[in-house]
Amino acid sequence: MPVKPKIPVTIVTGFLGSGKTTFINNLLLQNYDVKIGLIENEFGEVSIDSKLIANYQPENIIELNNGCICCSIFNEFSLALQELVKKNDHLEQLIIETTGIADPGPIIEPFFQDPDLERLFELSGTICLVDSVNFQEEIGNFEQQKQIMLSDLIILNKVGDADETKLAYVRKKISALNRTAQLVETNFAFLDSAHLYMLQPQIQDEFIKKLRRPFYSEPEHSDFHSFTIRFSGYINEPRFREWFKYFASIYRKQIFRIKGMVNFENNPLTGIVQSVGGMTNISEGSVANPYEPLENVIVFIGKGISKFEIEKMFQQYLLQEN
Ligand SMILES: Nc1nc2c(ncn2[C@@H]2O[C@H](COP(=O)(O)OP(=O)(O)OP(=O)(O)O)[C@@H](O)[C@H]2O)c(=O)[nH]1
Repeated sequence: MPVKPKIPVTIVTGFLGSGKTTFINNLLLQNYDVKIGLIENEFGEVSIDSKLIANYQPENIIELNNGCICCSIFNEFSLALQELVKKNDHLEQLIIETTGIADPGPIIEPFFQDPDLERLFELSGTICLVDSVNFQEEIGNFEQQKQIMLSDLIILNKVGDADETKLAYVRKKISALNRTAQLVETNFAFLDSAHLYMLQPQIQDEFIKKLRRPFYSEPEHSDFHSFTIRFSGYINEPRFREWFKYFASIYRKQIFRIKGMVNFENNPLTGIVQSVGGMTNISEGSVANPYEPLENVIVFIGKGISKFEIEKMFQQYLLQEN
């Protein structure tokens, strides 16, 4: 019997809100004829990202929520990969989207050390998205530094929103952290030739060298935490847009990332609510499922934030609405 070729794996990493899901969406659209499996790992308890992946077959997506695969849910990760291959016999490519605060080291390592994974997969490379607007405030984070250090391709994203001085600073810092990775600059993570980087498992030697560097250590997450708030009913869209902007700007130092799905009055499409470092964006998703309970779900990731306080803010706002 012919030996089955190993499935190439690409790890997509990058700090909170840098553009990972946007990039993967572009990639899936450009490679619609390739059978791609997708692992979505979210730090929060609910997966918003898998719902933001456009027109993709749910059987090819695995959600691993409520923890980071680089530490707490590692066994689940290895078994999930094996299960995905069992279920999808003809898988041609695997993409893993890490959480924004993942240390990619322990995610890369099993592909060289776990015999079950080594038999099935071959690592193509790690791609790191960097948010050029919020970089200066984020770079102190150990996780982001490691994401940059361990990557083979760095996508400097949101360049249209950053001025030249900022961009020069970001480029310099990136090259100080990683001299070997290729650097490309994008808006909305659009990379024409993205598939070229994914489909060639060419850089394994580089990986092994990087993994042997002395900085490599146990994963560590500064003191990030995440929580979800849920409430029912419809929201007035113009009023919410205004209030959400205000809310995200006053908490921008503590709340790095907000993402959620809400139901707007007189709009059959789900509202997708996002904020990265206080920069907000509200867009329309798919038509809400009439058979699912009508619920608004919003996930927060940050440092030193109180769920009680945020819930109170939302309650006050909702009371004003009615
Ligand atoms: N202005 C601007 N916004 C962008 C760009 N790229 C992505 N975004 C927005 O930034 C937000 C975060 O993008 P995502 O692709 O969800 O980022 P992510 O890295 O997957 O986020 P997490 O998984 O939560 O860490 C969304 O509102 C995107 O629409 C860009 O180039 N410019």
